[in-house]
Amino acid sequence: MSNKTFGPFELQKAYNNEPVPADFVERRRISAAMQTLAERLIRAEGDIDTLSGWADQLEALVATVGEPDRRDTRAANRKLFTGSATAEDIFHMMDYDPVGGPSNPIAPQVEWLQEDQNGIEGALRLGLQYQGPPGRVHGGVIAWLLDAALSRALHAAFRLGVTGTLNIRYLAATPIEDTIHCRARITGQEGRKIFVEGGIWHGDTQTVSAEGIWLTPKSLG
Ligand SMILES: CCCCCCCC/C=C\CCCCCCCC(=O)SCCNC(=O)CCNC(=O)[C@H](O)C(C)(C)COP(=O)(O)OP(=O)(O)OC[C@H]1O[C@@H](n2cnc3c(N)ncnc32)[C@H](O)[C@@H]1OP(=O)(O)O
Repeated sequence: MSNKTFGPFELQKAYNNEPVPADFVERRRISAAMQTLAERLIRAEGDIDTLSGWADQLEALVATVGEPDRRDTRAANRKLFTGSATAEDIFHMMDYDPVGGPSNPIAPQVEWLQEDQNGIEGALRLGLQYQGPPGRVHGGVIAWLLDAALSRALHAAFRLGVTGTLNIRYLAATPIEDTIHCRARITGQEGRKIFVEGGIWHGDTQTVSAEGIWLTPKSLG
């Protein structure tokens, strides 16, 4: 691992260009296996012995894992803002993102197709575990996804902020188990208030629109 260090505006570039640390190769494998299990086991048909066998195996793994120590990411965050975050710190911040983070087992995986000052676009497919009404993505999952997508548009344009208000209009069904696209862009700024809009598309059909206000914290604004 190199001893280069990074500040907040180099975060995304470092994350995309630095080699994946060896432990993250394994963390991503764990997360991918957990995601595959979640998708395959939800609503899975099986006789009682089969279900009981799987439950035994999973409980045995939980017992083996125990309660390991976990890293406090606030230290890495502080280092980022003083320009002294290492590539390892950056992976510890980014790889666990609850939307798209490859080391987070509950994160829907997103292929980011665009990420720049003009906006972001991601492609993803949500499995049966994210279903609300039959065949459709749960509305709360959509809000979760859009909060992340609109935040990402902010970060891609080198701005920092937390969600203040997020308004969502559900226009049409968003299907599970098919490719959908999320897009977002900044539309304006007034002092610490940043205005962002975005949505979800299935093919050419926009299924959701969203707009919101992000606030740069007083300490950074
Ligand atoms: C350069 C690249 C760097 C990259 C960075 C790292 C990347 C990491 C990558 C991957 C990690 C993934 C991270 C994803 C994150 C997803 C997003 C979230 O989940 S954020 C969590 C949920 N949101 C909260 O927890 C906020 C809770 N609320 C607050 O903290 C405060 O209420 C806050 C900061 C929003 C506002 O507090 P005040 O004290 O700053 O606001 P006042 O001074 O009273 O007002 C300023 C102006 O803003 C308006 N305002 C205040 N609150 C508002 C609100 N909630 N909505 C809209 N406007 C509001 C006011 O009306 C006022 O406007 P007037 O100046 O008068 O025009």
